[in-house]
Amino acid sequence: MRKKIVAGNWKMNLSLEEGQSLHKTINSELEGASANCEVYHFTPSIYLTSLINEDQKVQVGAQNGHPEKSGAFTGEISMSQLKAIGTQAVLIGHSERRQLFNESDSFLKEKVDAALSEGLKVFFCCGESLEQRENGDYNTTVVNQLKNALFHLDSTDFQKIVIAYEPIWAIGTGKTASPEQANEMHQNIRKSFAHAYSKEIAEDISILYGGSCKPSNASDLLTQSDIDGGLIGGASLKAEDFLAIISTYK
Ligand SMILES: O=C(CO)COP(=O)(O)O
Repeated sequence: MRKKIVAGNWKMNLSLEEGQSLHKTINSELEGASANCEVYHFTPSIYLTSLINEDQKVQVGAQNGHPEKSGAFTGEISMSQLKAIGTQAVLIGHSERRQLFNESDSFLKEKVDAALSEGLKVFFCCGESLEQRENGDYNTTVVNQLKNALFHLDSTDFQKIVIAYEPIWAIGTGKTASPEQANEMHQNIRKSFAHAYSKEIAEDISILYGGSCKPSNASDLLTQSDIDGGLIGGASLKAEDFLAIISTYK
């Protein structure tokens, strides 16, 4: 059965002290609570070593990783280096990486392969631009992103993959997809897995929604039939907001 997941993507925000304090607060609030969803913090890589602790509720992931194991890639961190320090998961294909750092589908595919070979859990992001939404190209755009980076994998690999649908026009804009628009896309994504693999894979994979999700709209979005959780940006930076979103699954 697919899992419910709430993940915070801190992006390039919070000082080390703020990050440690936020992580500690979320962990202590979840301590002893019955686990109805998995919780992740995707933090700046430089904070990973100070936050990773296998015994805690909140799992810690990186926002990026390079597919090569080692070499002359100044400024980069490899998936194997992430794994070596105990990182549990990695975000791949976030629209900010695609747009601001020109990451192509084929590069993302290499990252997915490298992350899986290290045993990291992959949170693979997909989503259409406003123009593609308005053109009516959104379903094809998103399915192509999945096809190009994921559909060469074996069915067993999907135990380590979570999909995050993040329409670009909803990220950091205060505009959210309506629960119906988001659920329609999640169903479309699930269909593409059923078509490429099997009904079982499609039913088992967790698909998160991201894009201006906050306490006031979380319960409408995250309780839709095909939405299994959220990838939260701005609202993950305040313990109160992030906990309120997590409490959707209490
Ligand atoms: O990009 C996001 C999470 O990865 C969403 O960001 P916001 O929640 O700030 O819109």
